[in-house]
Amino acid sequence: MQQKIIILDFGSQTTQLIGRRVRELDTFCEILPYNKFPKDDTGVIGVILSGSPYSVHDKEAFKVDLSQFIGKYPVLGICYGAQFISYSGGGKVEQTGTREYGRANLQQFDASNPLFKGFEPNSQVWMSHGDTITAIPSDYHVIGSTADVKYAAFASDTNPVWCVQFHPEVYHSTQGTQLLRNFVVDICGSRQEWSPASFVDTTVKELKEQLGNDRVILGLSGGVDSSVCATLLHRAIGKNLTCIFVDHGMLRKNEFQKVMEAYNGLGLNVIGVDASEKFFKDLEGVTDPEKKRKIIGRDFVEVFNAEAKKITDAKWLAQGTIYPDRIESLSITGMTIKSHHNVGGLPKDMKLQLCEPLKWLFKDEVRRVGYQLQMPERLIKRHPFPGPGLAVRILGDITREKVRILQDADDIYIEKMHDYKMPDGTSLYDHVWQAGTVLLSTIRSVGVMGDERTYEHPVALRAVTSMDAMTADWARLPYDFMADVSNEIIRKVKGVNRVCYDISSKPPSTIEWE
Ligand SMILES: Nc1ncnc2c1ncn2[C@@H]1O[C@H](COP(=O)(O)OP(=O)(O)OP(=O)(O)O)[C@@H](O)[C@H]1O
Ligand SMILES: O=c1[nH]c(=O)c2[nH+]cn([C@@H]3O[C@H](COP(=O)(O)O)[C@@H](O)[C@H]3O)c2[nH]1
Ligand SMILES: NC(=O)CC[C@H](N)C(=O)O
Ligand SMILES: [Mg+2]
Repeated sequence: MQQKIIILDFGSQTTQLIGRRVRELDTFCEILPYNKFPKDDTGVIGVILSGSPYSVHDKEAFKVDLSQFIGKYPVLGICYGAQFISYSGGGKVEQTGTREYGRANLQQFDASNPLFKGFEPNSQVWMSHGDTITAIPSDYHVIGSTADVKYAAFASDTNPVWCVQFHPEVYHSTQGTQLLRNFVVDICGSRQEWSPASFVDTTVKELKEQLGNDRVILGLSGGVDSSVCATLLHRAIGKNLTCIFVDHGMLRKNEFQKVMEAYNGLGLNVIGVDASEKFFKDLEGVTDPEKKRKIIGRDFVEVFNAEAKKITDAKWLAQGTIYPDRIESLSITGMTIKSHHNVGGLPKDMKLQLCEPLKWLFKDEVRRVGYQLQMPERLIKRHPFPGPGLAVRILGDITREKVRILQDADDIYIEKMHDYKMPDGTSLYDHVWQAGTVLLSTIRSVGVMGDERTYEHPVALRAVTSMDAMTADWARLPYDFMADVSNEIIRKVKGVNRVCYDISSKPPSTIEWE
């Protein structure tokens, strides 16, 4: 009989990540809505309750009858899951003003508790909560605390129930995987027998069945996701695939030419379309970030549709959409963080059917598939670049001139990042997960250049470390590198007189500014 872990989803951004971590432990898991614990529990070996955007005190908060599983299987409550278990058992959850977002350390923990097997002192954990558990139920005891949160981890005296306020599923909880392994393998007794059949083989087979002899067009961006998607589809349907690369005018400096050249070698059939006129016109005067994203999403599809018409019988639009694009755009609570152009921006009356073979994967999994497909390393290692491009890196309205300024500043930053060599000989670019430049065109500040007053815009540099874009930390770039970039940008890019570095983690900030 197949063993499985049930993950109950209370609407957290990171629920799928919990599933992903469990999968990495070669254990099958099912993610179900919070109120759909299965009647037939054959094979269930443990239950995990996710976080939630709600507070337990909210009228609309998701509530569940814990007696369905507490006392029957080992249970792990994460963040809201922990708050809910505490609250339901007579503990207290309050807004004390000690909100915690980002890094914290487990200053004290019970090293003899099986949940913390192998934990190092002061282990880093990632927090994202506004409510604080100020009292736990009388039949629970505390097993871990941070400087700000006394009940960072607690467990039941009588049942196999563990609760953690932090998020073990995110990459920045450095021993999070260890904690989940302790729970899934040691506590729940997973035999770790489930291993997914090779993603490439299964997907190519499924695509062949799904698409038959239909013709497919694919939005190709030069990015990792769509390139891997194109290579998979090419394997499945060969010449029935036509790739369309749209230049919306807000790509990086010279990117259109460079990407077209890069695909030449791969045997893909790529059509480049210059649609910049249309995008600039439709975005004229638009300042609201969500509006910009929706317009771009719509324009993309209009361009794809127009191209599809030229290709007789194109029935499908393929996209390199991956899991995080969808989590941020849609959620079971109906709250949207930001609409990724390829998800929230798609029009309802779209004629083409969608084909998104990577939609369950995270970025690092996509890269592994890329290596499996033996794609060129330089393509696989490229930093992600958002589909709406520089449009979401210019605060305020978008003009060709602003795009030109940002392209020039960004080009200096990224090229220097390639050139800067780390002590081990690798380039700084490979140590950073994503980097980009933001034009703060709604702001002006005073400067002095050659004894003359300037009154111009600042640019903000962003560079983050991450695994999957779900959480991120700002990269500790070398000072001499930053000094060089700042100098060069201010000297060479007309219209910029100040350079700042963004030192915010995600959460609470996102990677892109819009
Ligand atoms: N300029 C473009 N032309 C055509 N399709 C695009 C373009 N930009 C984005 N897309 C489509 O939107 C999808 C989502 O873009 P996204 O930036 O998330 O992925 P990517 O560009 O493939 O990879 P990466 O995240 O590494 O940049 C792409 O996979 C692609 O299908
Ligand atoms: O194709 C895309 N279309 C979009 O609309 C979009 N918005 C953000 N991103 C990228 O997603 C990752 C997470 O970004 P945020 O932290 O800003 O949400 C980062 O890697 C962002 O660059 C996008 N990619
Ligand atoms: N990430 C979470 O589960 C947060 C739970 C709750 N909304 C809080 O802010 O405390
Ligand atoms: Mg991209």
